[in-house]
Amino acid sequence: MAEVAAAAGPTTGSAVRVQSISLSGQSSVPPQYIQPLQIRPGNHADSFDNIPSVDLSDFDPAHRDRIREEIGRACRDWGAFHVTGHCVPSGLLERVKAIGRAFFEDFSMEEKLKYACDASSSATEGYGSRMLENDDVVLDWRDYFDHHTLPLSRRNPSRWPHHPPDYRQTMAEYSDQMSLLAQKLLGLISESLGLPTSCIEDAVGEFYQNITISFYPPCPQPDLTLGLQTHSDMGTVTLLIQDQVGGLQVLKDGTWVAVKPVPDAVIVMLADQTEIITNGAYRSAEHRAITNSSRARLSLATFHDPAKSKKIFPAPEIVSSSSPPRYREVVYGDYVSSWYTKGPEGKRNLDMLLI
Ligand SMILES: O=C(O)CCC(=O)C(=O)O
Ligand SMILES: [Fe+2]
Repeated sequence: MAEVAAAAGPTTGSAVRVQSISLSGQSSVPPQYIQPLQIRPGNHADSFDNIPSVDLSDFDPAHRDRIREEIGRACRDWGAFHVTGHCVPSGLLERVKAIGRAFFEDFSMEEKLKYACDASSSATEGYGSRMLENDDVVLDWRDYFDHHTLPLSRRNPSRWPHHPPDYRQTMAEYSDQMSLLAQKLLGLISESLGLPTSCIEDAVGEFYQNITISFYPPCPQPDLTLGLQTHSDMGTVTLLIQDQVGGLQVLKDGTWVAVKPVPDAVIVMLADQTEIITNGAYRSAEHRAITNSSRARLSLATFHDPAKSKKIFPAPEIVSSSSPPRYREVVYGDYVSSWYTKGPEGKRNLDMLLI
C-alpha cells in the first residue's frame, strides 16, 4: 500500500483515492487493483440485452394488475429492472447527478479530503475509496461519497459538501423522493406475490437509508480491473441512477448483461433481505461495475435497509408445511458485519444462511 500511496499522492491514513491515480496519468494500474484472471471483465462477452423496464404511470386500480404482473416477472427473472413513470421529477434526477459530479470534479483533492470518511471503520459517512476492512482484497477502481439520510435522526447535512450551494438541499429532497418510491415498490413487490401490500415493509420496519455517489475515474487498464466487484446489496431494495457513460452489469443466468442507461429511469435492484423475506421467491441481483479508459462515470445508489437490531426471516405469510423456510433468521447488524469483514464474493454471505 505504501508504494501506491507514494505513486498516487494525497492519502488519508492508508486510503488512496482512485481519482489521484487516474489523474497522475500512469499507463498501468497499481497491482492492488488487478483482478484475478477468472473474474476480469474481458472474459465475459457483452450482451446486447438490457434489464426489463416497468412503467409505473397510470398508477390507478385499473392498471395496478398490469404493473403488479410486470414487476413480478421482472423480480422473478432478473431481480433488477428499470422503472419509468415513477413521479420523481426528471429535473431532480439531473440536479443530484450534477452536484455529485461537482464534488468529484470541481473540488481540489485537498478540499475533498476534508470530507474523508473514517478509513478505520466500515460504512462511515463521507468521502472514501476502500470499502472492506480486509487487507488482502483486490481494490475497486472507484471513489465514493456516502450520505446517511434516513431516519431523520441520522441526517446531518453539515457533514455533506457545502458546495454547490444547493448540494445539501438537493440531496435531502432526493432522499425523501427515493424513500417514497422504495415504499411504493415494496408494496407492489409484496402484492405481486399475493402478499398484503405492507408485508415486506412491515418485515423491514423503519428504513435506514444511505445514499452513495460512486465516481469511477477513467482507468488505463479496464480489462484488468473492476469499478466495483461482484456483489448483491445487503438491504431490501436499492434504487440506482447513472449517467450516460454506462458500466453497470447484472448477472442473468450466468451471463453479464450491461444495464444500458435509460434517461430519467430509475434502476430497481432487489437486495438480500428481500430474498430472505420472500423465502427465495425473489432473488437479490448480483451486479458489478466495469471501468473504461476514456470517460469518468457517476452513479447514485440509494440503499434501504432494516435497523441493525432488526431480526429478518422468511415472512410467515409465505412459509407453510409445503413451503418451509429456506433461510435462517439473522439479526441485520450481524449480516452487515460479516459482509464488511469477509467481503461480498458474489452472494456468499446470503448463501451461508441457506437451510
Ligand atoms: O455504480 C453502479 O452502477 C453500481 C453501484 C453499486 O452497485 C453499489 O453502490 O452497491
Ligand atoms: Fe450494489
